[in-house]
Amino acid sequence: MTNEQIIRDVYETLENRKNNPIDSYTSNILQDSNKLAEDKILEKIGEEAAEVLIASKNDENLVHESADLIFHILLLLVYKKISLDELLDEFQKRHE
Ligand SMILES: N=c1c2ncn([C@@H]3O[C@H](COP(=O)(O)OP(=O)(O)OP(=O)(O)O)[C@@H](O)[C@H]3O)c2ncn1[C@@H]1O[C@H](COP(=O)(O)O)[C@@H](O)[C@H]1O
Repeated sequence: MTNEQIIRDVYETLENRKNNPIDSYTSNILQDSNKLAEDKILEKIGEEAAEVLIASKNDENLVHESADLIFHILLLLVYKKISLDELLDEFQKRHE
């Protein structure tokens, strides 16, 4: 799989975890009801954003922490039913 395909593949895996739950971190969060899933994901985004700041300041683990943050944003998009193409289209528009 190329680097370009990986984000799409992860996004599709997360959609699959939502629609066909298994016993996993992402499935368990996505199955929560009453907006608990959204709150949990948002909390993780806040934590991971803070970890990115610390990683940058310390020049340590920035790639790892950036991946954690981006991953949790993808999880939020899946939860909110916002397609990956919608996000990519937004980048495309800004790049023209
Ligand atoms: N990319 C990720 C990914 N990044 C982070 N995480 C999880 O997010 C959780 C919370 O992160 P934390 O920072 O709190 O975790 P931590 O244990 O403190 O560790 P650090 O990462 O900070 O060192 C951890 O359990 C991580 O494993 C991820 N879990 C899943 N994925 C992708 O999602 C797919 C589906 O995942 P599962 O449903 O778990 O199979 C996987 O195939 C992966 O492609």
